[in-house]
Amino acid sequence: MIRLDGVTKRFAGGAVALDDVALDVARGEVFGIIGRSGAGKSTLIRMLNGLERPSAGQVLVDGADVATLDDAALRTLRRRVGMIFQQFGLLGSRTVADNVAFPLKVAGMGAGDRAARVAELLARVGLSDHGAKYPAQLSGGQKQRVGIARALATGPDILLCDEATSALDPETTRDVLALIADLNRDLGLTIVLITHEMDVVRQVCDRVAVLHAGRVVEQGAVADIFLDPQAAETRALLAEAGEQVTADFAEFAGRVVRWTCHGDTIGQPVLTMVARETGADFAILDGRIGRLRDERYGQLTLGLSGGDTDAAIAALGRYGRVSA
Ligand SMILES: Nc1ncnc2c1ncn2[C@@H]1O[C@H](COP(=O)(O)OP(=O)(O)OP(=O)(O)O)[C@@H](O)[C@H]1O
Repeated sequence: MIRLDGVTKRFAGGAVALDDVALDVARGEVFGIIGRSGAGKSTLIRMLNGLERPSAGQVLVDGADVATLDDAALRTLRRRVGMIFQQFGLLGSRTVADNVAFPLKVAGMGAGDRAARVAELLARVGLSDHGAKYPAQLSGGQKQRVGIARALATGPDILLCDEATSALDPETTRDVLALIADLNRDLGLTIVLITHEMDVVRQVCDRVAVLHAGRVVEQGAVADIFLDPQAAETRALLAEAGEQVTADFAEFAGRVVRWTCHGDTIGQPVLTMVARETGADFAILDGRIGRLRDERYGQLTLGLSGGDTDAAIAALGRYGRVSA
């Protein structure tokens, strides 16, 4: 649905914000772009609705090159592409209802239809009783819900989220991400979100691209990136987020393997079953159990000694993935 092909952005001062970026976002997925400050995330997301033009390469939305759209086509594209922001971008002097109604007014919808649509949108984001309030009377999470209602007003099929939860506390972040996941599921919205937080990616994304100094250093399914990261930058971001990725257990006097499992396997006494079957002893050297979007996963670094270690490794492979 969205394709970036060889996209480079060089600003007037010479800064190269994006360098030969290629990515594909499929219809209906939640696609994350993660990177540190200055990696080029904002520049990239602004290209998707034509706010920024590439110096080289193409940005295609449903096959149309965004840079070649005329003004009318660009307006149509922007109705299809909603956007929410870190600082919410609400008008402080307007009520919540007026903020949500704003894009409808711009699109020429009459007052009666507007009021009905605003009521529907506020209900969708759980703010039915807040239409007459002003943004200053709302919490951060509520403000972002208003931002989401406004972004959905024109019925977009793509939602861009620009560090949408970075100003929120962890609990409110979880609530807003849950709402974003609901919109993805219920409305089939394609969502592209940029973030500097791995935890946001873990909670809501299907796939992710890691951006470093303007280049995509790694991209793929969130489970693969979390459980088997390849690029140094990905490993560093995961380590900073408290997600164990590598450990050196060279001193362990036995075989060391990493075992990754998903879903119902967690909760089964796999290690004791395998130990009984093969006589192998297990030392748990490192590990984590967590959740990737809707699925639980576990990853343990195990030290094996005694018994039939080859048989033990084969048996572990029946319950999950074993890597060196
Ligand atoms: N309008 C501009 N003119 C010149 N340089 C720019 C402009 N916008 C961004 N840059 C530069 O491009 C690079 C990428 O910036 P960008 O804002 O896309 O990164 P980011 O990953 O979104 O970072 P942050 O999270 O801090 O916003 C930076 O070096 C930045 O200074």
